[in-house]
Amino acid sequence: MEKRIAAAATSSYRLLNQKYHASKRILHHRRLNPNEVIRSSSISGVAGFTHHCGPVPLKHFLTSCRWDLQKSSLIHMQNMSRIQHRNFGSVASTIIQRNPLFSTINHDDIIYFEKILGVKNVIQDDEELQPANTDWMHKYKGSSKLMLQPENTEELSQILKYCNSRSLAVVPQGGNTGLVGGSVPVFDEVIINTRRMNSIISFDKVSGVLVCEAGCILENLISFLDKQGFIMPLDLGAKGSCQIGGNVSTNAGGLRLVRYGSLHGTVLGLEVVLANGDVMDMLGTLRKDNTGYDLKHLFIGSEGSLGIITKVSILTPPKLSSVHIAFLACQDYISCQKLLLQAKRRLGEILSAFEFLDAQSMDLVLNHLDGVRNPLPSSIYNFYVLIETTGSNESSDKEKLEAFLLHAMESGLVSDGALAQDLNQASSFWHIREGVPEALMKAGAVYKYDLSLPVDKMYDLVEEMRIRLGAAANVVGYGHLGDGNLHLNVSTPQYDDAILAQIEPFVYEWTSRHHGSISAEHGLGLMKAEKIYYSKSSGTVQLMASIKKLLDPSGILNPYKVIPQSLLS
Ligand SMILES: O=C(O)CC[C@@H](O)C(=O)O
Ligand SMILES: [Zn+2]
Repeated sequence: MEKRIAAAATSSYRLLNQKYHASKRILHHRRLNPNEVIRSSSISGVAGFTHHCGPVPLKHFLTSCRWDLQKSSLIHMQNMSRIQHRNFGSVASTIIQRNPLFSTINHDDIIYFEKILGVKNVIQDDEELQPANTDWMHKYKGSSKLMLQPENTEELSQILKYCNSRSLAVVPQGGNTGLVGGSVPVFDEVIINTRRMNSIISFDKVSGVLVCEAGCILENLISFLDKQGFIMPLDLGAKGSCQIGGNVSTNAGGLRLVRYGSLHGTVLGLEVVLANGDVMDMLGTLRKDNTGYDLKHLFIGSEGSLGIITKVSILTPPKLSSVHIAFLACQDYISCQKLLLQAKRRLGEILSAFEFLDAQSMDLVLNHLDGVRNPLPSSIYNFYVLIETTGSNESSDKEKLEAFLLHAMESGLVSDGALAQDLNQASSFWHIREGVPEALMKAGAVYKYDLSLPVDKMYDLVEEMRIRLGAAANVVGYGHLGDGNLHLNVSTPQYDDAILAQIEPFVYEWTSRHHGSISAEHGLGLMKAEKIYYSKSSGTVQLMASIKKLLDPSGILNPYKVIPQSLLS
């Protein structure tokens, strides 16, 4: 049993040992693409995953991760001349047309690509293309007839140079775990998959700088660094499938941002291939470099619309030995806010995660994920908070955490709590929080909104949505409270135009009115390209479009995403 937190018992917490990170990697929930195969090692010299019996298709392995096409909405894009942008199973207001200036693949193109990549890396088989044409949620579906798998920068450069000269549109694809339709084709774009570019190039223990190729799977990097006594500065539920190139190009946030900041801070350098095939060497490893414009930032978070990232240099923090996880219950949202303030003040530099979920999220996890139990079952609480601390001094970290928990209990901010006593418990606490998206997928249709909002206003939106939608929907709120990032999810038995009309544009207008962002960490992709004005001024969007036109004049890179179409045609 985990340790229940009681004011009188705080001195007897048993501490987690330093194997925590390794165990968390093995045990806790990962968002895995069911079409992928678990590889024993994608990076030479890296032990990789813990599965023993060779490659296993995930659809057999992860029975808990089944996708139900019936329940999923499809943005089906088979009509090549004029498609209806099907939003959540219905014809929505946005109509996207295939850019008529783009060419279509012909026999000579295939011959050219086969010459560069070899026949087996030029994929035209429908069955193999199907998962690459479909996103993780089965919500967006393209109709690409071709996927290319370059092995290195030079090959990618030749591909892009050729595609640019032929006006062939392309979509870069890493682990395909995104939630906004950014990594799948909209029509027949050529898919450029980076999975073969998966080598670690160098790691410097003194500086902590890791240089690797874009196709390295995040979990493999975590595993590699673990052996060196370091960690990645980002951690996501999708770590088992997502690739570092995709993480950087979407500026992924995740669970450690509260401690280590965004990738704009930790990425030190990039190598990028531009639309015309030019290779931009910005792969610096320096913390400080003020020699003019820091152009790598243009590519962090631009979702492959300006260039394709091929190499990444990233600053990694040392792995610290003392890690603790507390799972706490709060009766109201104001207590969660006060607890965050106290955590920042009293835990200071050892605070490494501050996540929250509401009672509705907890119910979903308990009802839809196998083997999950509420660590705090004795009463019904409205909110749950997961706090992780990571530090280097076991006794002083413990003392700090105990003092914080004691104060939180005594001041009534926390109604109940449990402190993980071993790796299994730590993992099970994380599983509750990271399992919410998977539980939502299993519950039926889901409308997802990833919002940055002032922390004090954040939960008002969830409550307003509940009043707005009434019994028609289950509205849940969870996310990265420490970063001011709410994941507002609306769960319904099936997709329904009337529900969607109740949600949008209300959610976007509400967010804009409160000076928030309509995409905190998931990007704009296809889902929100046309909604950008809710979060950016028209002058800023115009400048973005000018930059796009400068770097990609033919608009071949990840078209229809990020920037409104009207500005690019
Ligand atoms: O599915 C979502 O809405 C959020 C997914 C992810 O960003 C998370 O924090 O779990
Ligand atoms: Zn998130």
